[in-house]
Amino acid sequence: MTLHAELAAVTDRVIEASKERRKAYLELIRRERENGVDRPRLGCANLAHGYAGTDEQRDQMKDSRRMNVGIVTAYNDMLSAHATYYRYPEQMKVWALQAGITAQVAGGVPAMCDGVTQGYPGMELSLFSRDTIALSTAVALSHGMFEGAALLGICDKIVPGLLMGALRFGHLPMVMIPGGPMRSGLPNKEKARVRELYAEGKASREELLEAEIAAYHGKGTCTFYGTANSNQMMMEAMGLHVPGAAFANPGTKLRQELTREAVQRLAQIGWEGDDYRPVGEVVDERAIVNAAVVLLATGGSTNHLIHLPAIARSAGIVLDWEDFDRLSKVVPLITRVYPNGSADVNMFEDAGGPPFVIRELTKAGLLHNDILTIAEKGFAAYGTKPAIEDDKLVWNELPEKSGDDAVVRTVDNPFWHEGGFRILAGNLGRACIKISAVEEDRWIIEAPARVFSDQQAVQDAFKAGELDRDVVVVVRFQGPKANGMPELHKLTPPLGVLQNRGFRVALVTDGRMSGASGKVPCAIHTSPEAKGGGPLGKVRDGDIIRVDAVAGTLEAKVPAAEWDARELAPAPAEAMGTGREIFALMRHGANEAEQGASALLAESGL
Ligand SMILES: O=C(O)C(=O)C[C@H](O)[C@H](O)COP(=O)(O)O
Ligand code: SF4
Repeated sequence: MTLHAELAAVTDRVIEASKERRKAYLELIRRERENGVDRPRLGCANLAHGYAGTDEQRDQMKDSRRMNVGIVTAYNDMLSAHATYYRYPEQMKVWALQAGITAQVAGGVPAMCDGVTQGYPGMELSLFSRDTIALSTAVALSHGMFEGAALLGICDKIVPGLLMGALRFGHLPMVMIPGGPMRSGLPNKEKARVRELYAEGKASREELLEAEIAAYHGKGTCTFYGTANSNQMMMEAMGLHVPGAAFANPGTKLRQELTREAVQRLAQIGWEGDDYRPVGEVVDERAIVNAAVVLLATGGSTNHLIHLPAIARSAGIVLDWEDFDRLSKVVPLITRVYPNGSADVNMFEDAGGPPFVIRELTKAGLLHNDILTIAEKGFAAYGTKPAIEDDKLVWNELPEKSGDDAVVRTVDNPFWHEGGFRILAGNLGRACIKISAVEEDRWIIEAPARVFSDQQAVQDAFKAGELDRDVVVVVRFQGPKANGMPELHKLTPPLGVLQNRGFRVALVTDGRMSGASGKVPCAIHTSPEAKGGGPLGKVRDGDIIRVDAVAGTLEAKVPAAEWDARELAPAPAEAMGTGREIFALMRHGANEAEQGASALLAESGL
């Protein structure tokens, strides 16, 4: 299989940009492997402390040098997706003993649900909960008690946070263990319709709550293709899951056997054996490029334009928006899953799912098929589908055609010839826009600005009828340094209503949107952010703003002399309450969205 020339060129660009960092990173993990803290180097008292909590398996731990697996779990009941992890550690310890190794819960990490915090102050902690997870992961693994790790995490910031922390222990073999999506409920498009009715005052709160509960009705990830489910697609393409583990539903025999296999694979890829696969070598430049490719091919969440660069930097790899922009021009869109279509993630799985996407892109030379992965059979295994046959876990080849041409297609018959991500640049800064879910006649919006500094004011203006016109809604001071870069997804229904009324509408912000956002053109992650002097601070009500996803421009049509002379609007005072004040250190130290929006990375020089 010949690599697509642009994939090879972008990969070379990433390798070149990463050269010094990656070299230092690989030296670090070699040193950690050879001289780092591990059980043989721990003192007796240290070891006794480390064994005491799981005294029931102390004999096996004392005798076995094959591996003690540290389980880092993001279990909580607040995330429907993570509630499924409740009894995973208990079961994994049994499977570990059966595989001749041991396992302990090394630590728990916090896991926010963006669906619960959406539109509320808690959302201003969301992005930095990712970095908090990275810190918590490092605390768990810092004990030197482990020769491998199992990472239990699924949702938006949790997979990125786990990897950012875990990759700093890149000498350890690790497996990401997902829990799967909830079964299909109320279709996402119907949920969105009831929301718009409610936004217009045409549905009651009771009707809206009934629709929302019918959509989000049980354990597992939500069924839209948002940030959480985009995580799973990327983990497959990086080879960090057991092949095809992404979307088996919770509570099924298949889910159970995929998790058992993850424990068994850890036992086989440790440094004592002849198949040592440290996570810092599994995650290399090619694996990172693979993740970007599948994100683009599936219309994945724009949040990964921030998280994937952050994950990459944690492994000494530099990925930027130019890499995404270049890949987007050659990677076809081959899935239509909500918000990029009406199907949900269960229908995606049934139609072929991640294995189908990976096989198709590999055939087209658009994925590196020689990455290390954690799978015994290497990357080719990720193009096959797991199943239970005769009570055994097997992997089967996929049919040529997908199970549903309206949901997944072959590369030679894509929904669109490119990935639907664009960079925008101009006198308002550098921003991202995803157009895979936006009607083509809305890829260019030029209209007068209405400027806000918080999303509630937008809701109030909408309710007061002040936005019933062609309008570019500018919501500034939403960047990482300002208020933690919240998702502004609550604006999707009102902006969608304005669009349905026939107005030409766009959103421009230094904040983020959700992976579930879609049909309204949004220029997001605008950098440099308004807080600290970014040009969004100069925009005034009535300025004509042009968002042009075709030309790749983002401009305020104001004469240059006037624009240069304008004063910057003052930033709002930093908020108190809901714990936001204790995240000030993460806001103040955060770097730009394109570098990962992280004080951790900025301060550690990563
Ligand atoms: O993909 C992501 O980024 C998510 O995690 C979910 C979103 O942030 C939404 O908040 C949850 O979807 P809604 O029910 O439409 O609010
Ligand atoms: S997918 Fe998003 S909204 Fe759903 S449980 Fe996970 S974090 Fe919450």
